[in-house]
Amino acid sequence: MKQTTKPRVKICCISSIEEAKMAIIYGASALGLVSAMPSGIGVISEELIAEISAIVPPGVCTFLFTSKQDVKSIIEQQRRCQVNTIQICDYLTLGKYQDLRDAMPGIALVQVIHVTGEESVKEAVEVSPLVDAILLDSGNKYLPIKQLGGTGKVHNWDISKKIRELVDVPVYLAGGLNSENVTAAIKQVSPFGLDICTGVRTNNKLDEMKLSQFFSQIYYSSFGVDEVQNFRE
Ligand SMILES: O=C(O)c1ccccc1N[C@@H]1O[C@H](COP(=O)(O)O)[C@@H](O)[C@H]1O
Repeated sequence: MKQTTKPRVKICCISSIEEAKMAIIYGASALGLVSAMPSGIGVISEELIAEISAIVPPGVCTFLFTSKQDVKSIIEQQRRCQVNTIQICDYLTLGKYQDLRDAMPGIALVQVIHVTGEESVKEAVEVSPLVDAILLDSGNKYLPIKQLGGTGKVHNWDISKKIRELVDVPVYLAGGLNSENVTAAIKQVSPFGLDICTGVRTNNKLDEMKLSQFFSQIYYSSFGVDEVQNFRE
């Protein structure tokens, strides 16, 4: 996928209608709603996910983060939560992506790849034709208690860049982003989208100041030299 100079922004771990509205006002193009996970700070109930999803306007995507690995459970979960995008944080063990597509036409599928090393490149390239987007995060599904995201940790962006160049679907970059490192992330990886949870929170609550700084930083860093020049003329 070609590089993106003005990445979309997905604000994750949304835990109330107020947080959803705040993220949208600042310019989020997607919201991340985390359902039951083996670990993490962002988990909310499916009832609350459905309530939040219902107030999100057209044009903003609602991503359901799922740790489920069988298609039947994922389909049932989507029906309960009424989101328009499913983010699969682990790998499928029962059923195929095509089963999800057949049962949920129009619902986008995003597969998370936890970037642990060069082996992640093969994993991303193999799964990419089956999904609508790839999300690169810093979890570890091989730990005794799996970490499927929300780590606040950056991974190796050289590998993320390589993945973005090799796959033909949009790539979201997640894992430890904040207003201080997002310019470097855009420059180095040029992903389609940026995905953030910990970096815009204080005591697990969405922090308006951090949110505002994050968007401002992206705005300034995504202006190309030519555009700044044109703007001045
Ligand atoms: O935050 C969680 O609880 C969580 C648990 C399991 C899977 C994903 C989770 N969060 C998502 O992880 C990414 C990166 O988060 P961070 O910016 O590094 O804190 C983000 O999409 C979170 O929503």
